[in-house]
Amino acid sequence: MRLPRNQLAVLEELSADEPTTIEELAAETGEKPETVTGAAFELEEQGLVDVSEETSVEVELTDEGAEYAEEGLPEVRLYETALDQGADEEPAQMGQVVGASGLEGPEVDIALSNYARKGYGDIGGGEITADPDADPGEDEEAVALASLAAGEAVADEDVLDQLERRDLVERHERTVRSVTLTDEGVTALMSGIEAAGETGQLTPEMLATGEWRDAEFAEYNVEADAEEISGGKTHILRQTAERVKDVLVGMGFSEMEGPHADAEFWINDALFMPQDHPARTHWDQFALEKPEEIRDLPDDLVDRVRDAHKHGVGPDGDGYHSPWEEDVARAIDLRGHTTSLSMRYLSGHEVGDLEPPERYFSVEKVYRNDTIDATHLLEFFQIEGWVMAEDLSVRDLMGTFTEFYSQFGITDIQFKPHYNPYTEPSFELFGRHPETGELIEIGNSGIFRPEVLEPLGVECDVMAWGLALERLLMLMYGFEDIRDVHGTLCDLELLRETEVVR
Ligand SMILES: N[C@@H](Cc1ccccc1)C(=O)O
Repeated sequence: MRLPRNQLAVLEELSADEPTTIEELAAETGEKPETVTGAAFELEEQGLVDVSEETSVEVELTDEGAEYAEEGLPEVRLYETALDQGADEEPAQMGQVVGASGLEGPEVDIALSNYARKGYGDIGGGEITADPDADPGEDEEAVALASLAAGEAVADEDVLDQLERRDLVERHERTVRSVTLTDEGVTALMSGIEAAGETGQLTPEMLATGEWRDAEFAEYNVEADAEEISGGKTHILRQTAERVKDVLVGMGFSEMEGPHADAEFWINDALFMPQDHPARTHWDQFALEKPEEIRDLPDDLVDRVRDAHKHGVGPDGDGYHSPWEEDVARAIDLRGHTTSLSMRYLSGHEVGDLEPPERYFSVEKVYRNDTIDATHLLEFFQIEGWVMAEDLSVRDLMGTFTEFYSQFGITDIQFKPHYNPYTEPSFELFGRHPETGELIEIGNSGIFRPEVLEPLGVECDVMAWGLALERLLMLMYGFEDIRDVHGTLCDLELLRETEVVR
């Protein structure tokens, strides 16, 4: 007879008269308990052994239980002190007895709450009595604690229940398996068993030496699950960005490109954002220390923007009555929106003067000093865009969004009036989250004010927007937490399994 090595090792440790526990077998064979258990069940299937199971409850003293086993239960200590103070003859002062007992902190309450219950005496009106017939030597709880501390078993379940309620003991269930040799096992052992070295892999050497003839091969498990293999793939956010670009190019837009770190001039000043606007502080934007300022700003444009800030535009124009410093405009920040790119392109600075109609977009990263939560990160992708044409209206703006979002299966966009220093009118866009049903903000838009367009030299209308790519993703796939999609806490399974539909 041949048996796998670990089964044979177990079999050889067994006797027919006395059960051997799995723990003992593990210690003898040097195998892990799981391996021994597995081997024992295999042997049982072949009729060579019997496996029996017994569940036992182990009782263990908690730290508090161990302490009382040594020093006595608080109520017993209180009783003994009360006796010393003669409370068996005449009621004693409670404070005095407690003081003399050496009980401290919570022990005092424990002693008081168990004292009368266990018949040690009465407590009330600031006095304590001690029942002369009470006998701590017969206190079942104290006796049980002492037995447990000495490693002896306690059979009385009621007492154990009581001790468990007092957190003095913990009970754990334990299943012990034992293995005994059957008659068949004895016979098999006597007639000799060889260890079978099961071969998993046929090697060229085995073929050459002819060793394969005697080898015993492991059987194939044709039902085993195949290992899952996941390859690399483009991140879903990037896939969606590509999709957005395709859609916008399909709608006749060209792509803008430009610096992530840019002059405040392009990020804020060209947008008619007053230099003392609260969004222009380090609370909201990340400022660069170096380089200290931008090199190439078109001087005439700087003059016209300064003028718009000071005096407004047109005959009835009115500017901000606050200072405007060129140094501030030249300082460099990480862009908080990609509207800086729109300003660069509309001014003619990037691709020369533009003639209407024109459409431009970008899908690029922006940076904000936000508080990170389920819907905010410090950086995100903005879908920037603008259309330059004669006589644009809010209908054109809404129509463009309706067409754009419908390409992603989103057909219930809502618009709410909003305020931006650079657009009038302005609208925030909202979409309904497919899982939570909540309305979430997905973008901001409007028609540029003359104070923005005139200095840029643009003479017709321009409607523009900034949409959040991550929010589009939330609406498309039902993500509830942006941190599942990017960053160190991202959910890899979700990223692996989500497919961007094209
Ligand atoms: N810059 C705005 C979006 C926007 C762009 C252009 C016009 C109007 C609004 C934002 O980041 O929220």
